[in-house]
Amino acid sequence: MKTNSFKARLKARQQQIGIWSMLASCNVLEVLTQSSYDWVLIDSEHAPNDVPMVLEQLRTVAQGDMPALVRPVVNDTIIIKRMLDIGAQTLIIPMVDTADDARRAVAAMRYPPLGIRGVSAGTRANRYGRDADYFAQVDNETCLVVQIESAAGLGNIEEIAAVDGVDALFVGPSDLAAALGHLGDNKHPDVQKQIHAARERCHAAGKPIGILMPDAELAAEYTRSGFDFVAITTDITLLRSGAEAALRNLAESTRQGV
Ligand SMILES: O=C(O)C(=O)C[C@H](O)[C@@H](O)CO
Repeated sequence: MKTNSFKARLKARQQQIGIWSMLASCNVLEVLTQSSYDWVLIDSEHAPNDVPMVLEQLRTVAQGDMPALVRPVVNDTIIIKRMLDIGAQTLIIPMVDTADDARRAVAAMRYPPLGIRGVSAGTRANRYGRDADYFAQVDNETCLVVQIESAAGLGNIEEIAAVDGVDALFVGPSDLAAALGHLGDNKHPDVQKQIHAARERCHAAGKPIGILMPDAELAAEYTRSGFDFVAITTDITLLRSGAEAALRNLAESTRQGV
């Protein structure tokens, strides 16, 4: 079975810088995976991605060495099974509020007797039955990251981090800001305080933690402060800011008569 380099670096506590893809496009992923990020996230929670589309994007990413993380739309046993069967090795599950939520996600990741994942001997994940070691290795090479992005999730960080089978936690800053009464204001001091507290509490509980932050200053602060994996931008942010910058540059050059 293919080694999960994201999980290996996570376990070695090597910081990893990632990029977040929401444009649901193989072309975009081809551009991103030819860059030097440590990981790329294929989103299907807030992107128009369903299972066959994620499959094609995984195939695109697999042309290079960059590990792909996939975010399913919801913490659901069947959706998790389908994402694993198409070859996603690392899943980030949104809205995990309690240890029970985390245990449900773990059970969906694992085959019986440890969990409830349905078995197929012939999927893309096991190279259509060619990976003889798949069932023996699957728990070592799959990786479960759970998102903390609600007041309840914040309250339960230690219990969630303690769940066997949870490899890492991940802060969703936008949802967390909303849950704390600061919708759209991720930079609010209360939100920032809770984000850093989440990092400290998660580390005290012995688990790595990641975050997404397209703001360069905050991303640098999170990286410096020891978040284990940080997505520092998204494809939408890059396209939007690049498009607007090109117009501004043209206006500036025109004004200067360049
Ligand atoms: O709450 C968050 O922040 C996240 O979970 C990430 C966002 O969903 C991502 O789509 C960027 O907008």
